[in-house]
Amino acid sequence: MAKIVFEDVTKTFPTKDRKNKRNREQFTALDGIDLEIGAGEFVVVVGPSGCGKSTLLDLLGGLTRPTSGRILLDGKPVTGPGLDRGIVFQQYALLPWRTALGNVEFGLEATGVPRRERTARAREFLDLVGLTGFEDRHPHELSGGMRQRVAIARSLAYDPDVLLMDEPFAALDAQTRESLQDELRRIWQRTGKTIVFITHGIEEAVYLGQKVAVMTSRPGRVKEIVPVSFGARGDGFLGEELRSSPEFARYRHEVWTLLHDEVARAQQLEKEEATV
Ligand SMILES: Nc1ncnc2c1ncn2[C@@H]1O[C@H](COP(=O)(O)OP(=O)(O)OP(=O)(O)O)[C@@H](O)[C@H]1O
Repeated sequence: MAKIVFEDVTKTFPTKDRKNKRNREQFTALDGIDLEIGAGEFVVVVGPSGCGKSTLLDLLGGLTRPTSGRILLDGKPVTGPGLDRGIVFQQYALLPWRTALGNVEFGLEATGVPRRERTARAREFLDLVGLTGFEDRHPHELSGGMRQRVAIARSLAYDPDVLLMDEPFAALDAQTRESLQDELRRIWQRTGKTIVFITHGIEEAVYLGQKVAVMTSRPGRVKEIVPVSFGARGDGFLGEELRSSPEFARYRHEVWTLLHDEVARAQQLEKEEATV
């Protein structure tokens, strides 16, 4: 049984028509999404701006409900947020008055883990993301990359089966982004979490994803799923060696080609709307 199933999921939002509140039209953000994600899979979603990527993740996180269709997690419909899913956003959403350790512990407070165990677990996960020695720093004393590491540690600490990541590295400089990509791959390999990751970056998608789901421009649909595999050298094959390989370039080109038409279509739609 697949871990996550989107069954013909549509999401519409009422459009804002201030003059005539009765005559509100519906705006379709996602239209008939069918998607299956296996346990332990790393799936990256790419698509033009505004195609509904964040909406898809919010639905899976239970932060919003589908207008029609169903989302199943381990065969059961998602009806709201839960500790079985950890969410990491682009902005770190850390508590500024708590230390790195305190922020990771905060994620555990809702789970009923006893205090002493919370501290030990928080230390363990800060270590997993390479932040040993930084436990007592407050967010303002940490770099952007470190803050995002704390956010990842916080989400992992309560041991969710599924990690949902919405452009988590978008605000970071290129080098920090690449080192966090390496760490995330390592964490995924070590923990076996199911990861759904959203990005605008084609290279990031190919580097991280076992599958890259390319979405169409509005309304968002799944256009194609590209399975990514780097063959026998597989998991140990990381960093620059992987990024500069011919296989990597091939996948990059394949995803770029799929996206290219969609981005052009999205830009055309924007132009048409601007002239109305
Ligand atoms: N709560 C809401 N009310 C009305 N419209 C919304 C709401 N949330 C999202 N939308 C619209 O739905 C569409 C999809 O938004 P979403 O944020 O999911 O896209 P996205 O692919 O994540 O975009 P980006 O890549 O720019 O972050 C957009 O046109 C957005 O304006």
